Amino acid sequence: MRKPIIAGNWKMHKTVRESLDFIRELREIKFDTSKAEVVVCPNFTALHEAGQALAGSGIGLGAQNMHWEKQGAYTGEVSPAMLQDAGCRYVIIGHSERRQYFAETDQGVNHKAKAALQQGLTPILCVGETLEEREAGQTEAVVGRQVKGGLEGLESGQVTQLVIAYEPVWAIGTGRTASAQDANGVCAFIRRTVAGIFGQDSAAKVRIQYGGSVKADNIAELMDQPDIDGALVGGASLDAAAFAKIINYR
Ligand SMILES: O=C(CO)COP(=O)(O)O
Repeated sequence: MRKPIIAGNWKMHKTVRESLDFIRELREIKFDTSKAEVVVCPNFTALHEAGQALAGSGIGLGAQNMHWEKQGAYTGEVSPAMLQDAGCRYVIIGHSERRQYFAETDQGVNHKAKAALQQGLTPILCVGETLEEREAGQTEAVVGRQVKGGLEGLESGQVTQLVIAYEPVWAIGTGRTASAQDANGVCAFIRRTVAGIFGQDSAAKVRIQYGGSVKADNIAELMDQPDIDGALVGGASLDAAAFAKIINYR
């Protein structure tokens, strides 16, 4: 059985104070972390204090990016060990905003996946097509290439440790969600792609999230799909009450 994972990607939002206020509010709301793993991903400057505020809550801490190198002359970068030191257990890699605005490539995402796993962090590897690509019938070609590129050279035991997030770019922050069936279709395709490389057993274990305008009123239908194992939530994860409604979708 795959345990669902619901993660909030705060993107470039919230100061340290605002992050702590959110966590305090979320901790006052009852939710069951035995049904789903819950993760919040603040920005770098808030990570350490957020991690301390989350202690004992059952909610995990994730970062939104990292560099693959251990240390060195990489101005502005943060290493996997630094994230772990700040309290992170998860790290989002290859988000479409990083691919689009910061020229991240599948090869870079692959280096990050390996480095995160080596450090014992759970990578949340994001893939997804643009509207143009979807309309050109390229969804499977694009997503397949991103999955294969991102996972290249991993061992089957490693691939089961990571989470893949399918986030169609046209559904991010637009209020347009993929229909639950459509989203499930691509998640099933991702699982088949993983099976083709790493075998059925690994594919059956890897968790695949959907992301893109997930809200309290569409989460249940998405989670009911057989190949969707959770959600990567942007906008609706910024408000503790709204995020709690998503966690408590049932
Ligand atoms: O990019 C996302 C999560 O990583 C999704 O963002 P929204 O939920 O705001 O569409």
